[in-house]
Amino acid sequence: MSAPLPRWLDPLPDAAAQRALDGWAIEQRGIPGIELMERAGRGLFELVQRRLPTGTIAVVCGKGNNGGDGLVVARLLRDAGREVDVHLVCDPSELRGDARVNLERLPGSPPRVFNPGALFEVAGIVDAVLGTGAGGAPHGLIGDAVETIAEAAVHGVPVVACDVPSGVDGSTGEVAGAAVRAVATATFHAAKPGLWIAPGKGRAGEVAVVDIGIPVDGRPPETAPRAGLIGAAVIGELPHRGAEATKFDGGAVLVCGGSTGLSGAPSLAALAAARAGAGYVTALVPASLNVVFELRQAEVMSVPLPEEDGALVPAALDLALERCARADALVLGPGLGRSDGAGALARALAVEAPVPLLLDADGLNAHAGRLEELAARTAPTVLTPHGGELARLLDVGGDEVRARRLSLARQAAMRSGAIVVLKGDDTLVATPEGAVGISRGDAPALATAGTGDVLSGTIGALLARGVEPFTAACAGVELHRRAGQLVGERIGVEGALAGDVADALPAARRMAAEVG
Ligand SMILES: NC(=O)C1=CN([C@@H]2O[C@H](COP(=O)(O)OP(=O)(O)OC[C@H]3O[C@@H](n4cnc5c(N)ncnc54)[C@H](O)[C@@H]3O)[C@@H](O)[C@H]2O)[C@H](O)CC1
Ligand SMILES: [K+]
Repeated sequence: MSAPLPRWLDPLPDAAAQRALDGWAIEQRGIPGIELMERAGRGLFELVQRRLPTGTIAVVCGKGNNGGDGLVVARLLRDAGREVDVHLVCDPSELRGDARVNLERLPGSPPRVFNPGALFEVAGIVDAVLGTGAGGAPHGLIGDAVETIAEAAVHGVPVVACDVPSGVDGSTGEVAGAAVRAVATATFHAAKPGLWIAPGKGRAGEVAVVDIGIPVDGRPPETAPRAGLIGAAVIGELPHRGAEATKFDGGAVLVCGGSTGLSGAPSLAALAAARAGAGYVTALVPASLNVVFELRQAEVMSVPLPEEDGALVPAALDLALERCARADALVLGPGLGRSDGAGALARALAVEAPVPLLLDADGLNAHAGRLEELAARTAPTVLTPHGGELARLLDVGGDEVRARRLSLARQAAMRSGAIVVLKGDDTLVATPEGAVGISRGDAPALATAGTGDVLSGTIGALLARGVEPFTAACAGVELHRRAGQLVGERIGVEGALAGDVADALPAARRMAAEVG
């Protein structure tokens, strides 16, 4: 059984964990399933009343307990005097258990057989077709219903989803076929990973978590979630400077990279490392570019390394390793370029560097299709690919990474033995054991060149302070996100620069520590 998630992650149970939890609550804690369904339906009712306050509502019910929740909300809406059309996507006789009971409890006109055309004439739709019991692309009549609801949404009919937008895999965010895009989703007991991971995240709208009263204490291990939302609490895990601190307590970070035309990337990583609390930062760069660093950043030292045509070469290895021996972490890759020489150096340095390593950008591209080579490392290792870089590492297509973010991030972590940070609005931080931290995102100011380098420097600084790699990666992602939000608030989202984000790191950290 895998280790429990750290307390600073807000648990996101997947379908299996949620089902185990329901079963435990019903069988071990004696909470009747019908009562859980009633509480779920009431929470959904409140969200519908808030988001679809007027007009006729079409409630579309599937054949499982998601449909059962739909029958509860239809009853509560009718009891509240609302006009409600109930559509059933199966024969009533197919309903079982609690869903069946709620069919019998429905006041007013019985459900009609699913009528697609009617969905375009109502003020709003409740999507209670598929929930955590769904598997694969919606098919058959259920598939038709999901497609029609999706189409009605495209034509402007707002949809509120029950537990999960139908067609979205609640455990992964994957969308295998037709899928609903909701304005809001009421999800029961806790949010599901698929509501925070693309493409599912983009289809959930506002996520309202409905507490259905499942007890916290005494839960069996099989109900333990493997994924969680990263919160401000992770900042509380970070060491902070005491009054007697010296620069040596802050940790020494090396940033190795840069090539002709790409000297900004290592500069931004170096600036971010300093802004994230590193005691001192040294850039290891091609000799011909060293003057750039001498002039650009007073706070950052630099070491000119052997090069060819403005790119690093394998001959730089010994000097770089000698520097590693006096440092606490190495950030490798920003602006390194794609020359064979620089790639060969990156692979050798990555394997031989005895310090915690942050591998990014062309340092990752140098390991395209050679991920397993990194498993030889014994010191902590964090990889920070965006979708394109992960596709190259795993030798799969970019579309596949976009479609299967969670499973491919986990696969890369397992194969490399490293922490993998798959960047995006829904940044995922995966461990080789399968635990995953998910960023809340919502920091559009970060959508500008160089912010990836800022993230590299940030995590590098936390590794240099001896922070455990999963914690360092999650805390770095959260600090980076909050700095991006702060810059967006201060100067605006459009036109925010990567350097602004780096400069906002100290304030973001202070503010997060206050709320964490
Ligand atoms: N604690 C809670 O969170 C509670 C949740 N509840 C609700 O129950 C559903 C899960 O219900 P379940 O019966 O397990 O499954 P679904 O309703 O999601 O699916 C049912 C049904 O659909 C068919 N089906 C599955 N996949 C497909 C497909 N790809 N295409 C077509 N048809 C498909 C299959 O026959 C399934 O049986 C949860 O989401 C909550 O909404 C409880 O109400 C209260 C406690
Ligand atoms: K649903």
